[in-house]
Amino acid sequence: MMNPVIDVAGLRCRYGDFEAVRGVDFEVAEGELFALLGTNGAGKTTTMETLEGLRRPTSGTVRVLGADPWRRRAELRARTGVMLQDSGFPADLTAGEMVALWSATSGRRATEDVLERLDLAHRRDVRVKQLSGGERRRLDLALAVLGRPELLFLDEPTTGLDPESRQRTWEVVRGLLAEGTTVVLTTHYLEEAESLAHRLAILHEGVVAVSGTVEEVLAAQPARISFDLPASLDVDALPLLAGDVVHRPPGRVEVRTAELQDDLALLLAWAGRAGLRLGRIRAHHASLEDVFRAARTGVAA
Ligand SMILES: Nc1ncnc2c1ncn2[C@@H]1O[C@H](COP(=O)(O)OP(=O)(O)OP(=O)(O)O)[C@@H](O)[C@H]1O
Repeated sequence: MMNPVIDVAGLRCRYGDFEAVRGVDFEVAEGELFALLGTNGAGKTTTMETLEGLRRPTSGTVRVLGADPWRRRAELRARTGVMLQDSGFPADLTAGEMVALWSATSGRRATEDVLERLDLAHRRDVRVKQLSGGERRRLDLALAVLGRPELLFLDEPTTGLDPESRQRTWEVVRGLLAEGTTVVLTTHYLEEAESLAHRLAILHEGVVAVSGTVEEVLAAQPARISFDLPASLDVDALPLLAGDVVHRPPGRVEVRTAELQDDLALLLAWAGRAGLRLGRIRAHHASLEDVFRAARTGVAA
């Protein structure tokens, strides 16, 4: 990758005797959204904190916008926006006062009304403690995007949000990507990563278990066809398929295949010729959920 915005090589982070991050490598290109996924305790936050300059790696190298984030934190702060999992705002300030305070201290001057952008303009004079949980998350995001940073770190930006607020957050993130912002996202919502990310890495117990573009990681997992086998038939009666056939008694059949279209066509033609109805038939490509499960178990899910 030419001039990555983020370059992580051999990153290791230790808490006392416990090594939480055990040799992680990845790069993030300019203008892309990179999702860092993994189960609880996989090492996502620890990795994010080293990128944000909040934690010094035990070993390995981390470059953010060409600089060492631990040594150059002040300088990078003016160019990066951070939305932490828990921001801990002063509860007595209003949303508008928070924006003013942040403009003064972050080194990033407001170039637009961020409260307007995050649909919070009508809440400008409301104290932080009186905002709803979802509004507080939006205020977090407003402060992170203040002054249009080149790079944005979003640590679980939509946790606890209702579906509508989540959608609105996604629209804001898509808008920022369209303007050329580079984004690093952690999330437990796999559909969020699937819908927003260009590339991703799944961490498992401190190492990268899977990485690549969303298309690549999805294509590496088999697609599935499932249906109810008519009671009069045995699985041996099925036509020869490219995929593996798994019988789930009493009468459910699952086919895991790299040739979804061909196997589906064979099955439908066979059923058509025999005059059979395949009940509750479903055919779908692998989801990020399948990839995630495979990454955790180390085998195809
Ligand atoms: N300050 C600390 N001292 C000791 N161990 C820690 C500390 N912070 C994190 N850990 C441990 O390091 C591992 C990685 O934690 P980390 O918070 O990076 O994981 P995560 O992937 O962000 O998890 P989550 O999804 O729950 O936020 C965990 O086992 C955690 O218990």
